[in-house]
Amino acid sequence: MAIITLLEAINQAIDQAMEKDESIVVFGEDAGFEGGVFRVTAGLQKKYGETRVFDTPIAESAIVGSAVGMAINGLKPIAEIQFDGFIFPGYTDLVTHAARMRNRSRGQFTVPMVLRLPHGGGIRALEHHSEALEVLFGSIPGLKVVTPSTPYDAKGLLLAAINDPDPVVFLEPKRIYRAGKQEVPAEMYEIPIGKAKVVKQGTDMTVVAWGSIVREVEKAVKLVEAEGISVEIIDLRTISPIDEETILNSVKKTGKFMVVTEAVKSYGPAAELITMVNEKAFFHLEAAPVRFTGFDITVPLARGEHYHFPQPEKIAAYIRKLAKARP
Ligand SMILES: Cc1ncc(C[n+]2csc(CCOP(=O)(O)OP(=O)(O)O)c2C)c(N)n1
Repeated sequence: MAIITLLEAINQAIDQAMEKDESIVVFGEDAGFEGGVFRVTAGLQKKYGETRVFDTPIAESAIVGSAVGMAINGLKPIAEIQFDGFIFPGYTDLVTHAARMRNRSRGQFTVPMVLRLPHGGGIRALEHHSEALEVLFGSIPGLKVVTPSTPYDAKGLLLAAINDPDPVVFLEPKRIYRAGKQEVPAEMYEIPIGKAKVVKQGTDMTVVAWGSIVREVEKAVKLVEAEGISVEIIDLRTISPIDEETILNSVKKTGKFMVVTEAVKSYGPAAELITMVNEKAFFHLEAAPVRFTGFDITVPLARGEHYHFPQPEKIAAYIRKLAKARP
């Protein structure tokens, strides 16, 4: 066991997977020599050489398209997009080829690729570098979408993604790449894709979050706990497919449901989760479900970030309001 950051856990997972499996290749803009814009793949080119770890042109369509071709032909690509806001040129190949190839070829070809994307905001980055685009990926049949909130989860989920026979989009919460450390087992292990985690048990309401927002919810819950409000926190871990069972079991117990996300409100991930709960646990609800999201605006510049992303004090205010709601 070593105590490491989320970023180091991702690096360790890739390193151990590459050591074991020679078919794994790693690439992206500056992902080779520099180890990526955040240095997630640092040291890997030195260890595995330029054939297995390499830089690409600034061409996301080529990155995703090459990954699809490699995956179909027996390699296991782990490709990096610098920020999720730069996925758009690569989105065509991700949707029309990576996601559909198994279906199109009637199972003859699968696309075992991992697409890593630093995700979300909170680091006062330049314009459009802080988007939360989980809906762009979560709404595409044929893609699995996961996002860790801890170093332990990052390693286990990434190893599960690498071993998955189908394409997995791995959203990395850049805000917490280096924000904390945790004990992570030295050996390889997997956390199953499609399973959410109850982070904290509670009885008054269920709050679902994922990625860096889980920490913000935890901070908010500390604030309201002193007031006697008991919150069950669920880390979604997998955006798609949604672990309906874990969420529904919790809502049936607590009777109240809230989603906290930095993604936009309209047509966003909170809407999907709340609809699912309305459809499947409506008669267990004691109040209308609540969503606390980013605003329906183009992601703000660094100066406005603080207002856009859910902050613990504001999350706590939403929790207090829902706690008071009566049928
Ligand atoms: C479509 C897209 N992908 C990635 C980026 C991120 N990005 C910003 S600057 C940069 C490197 C540019 O390198 P170069 O063209 O050599 O110009 P330099 O700034 O080094 O002079 C990258 C990859 C971007 N802005 N747009």
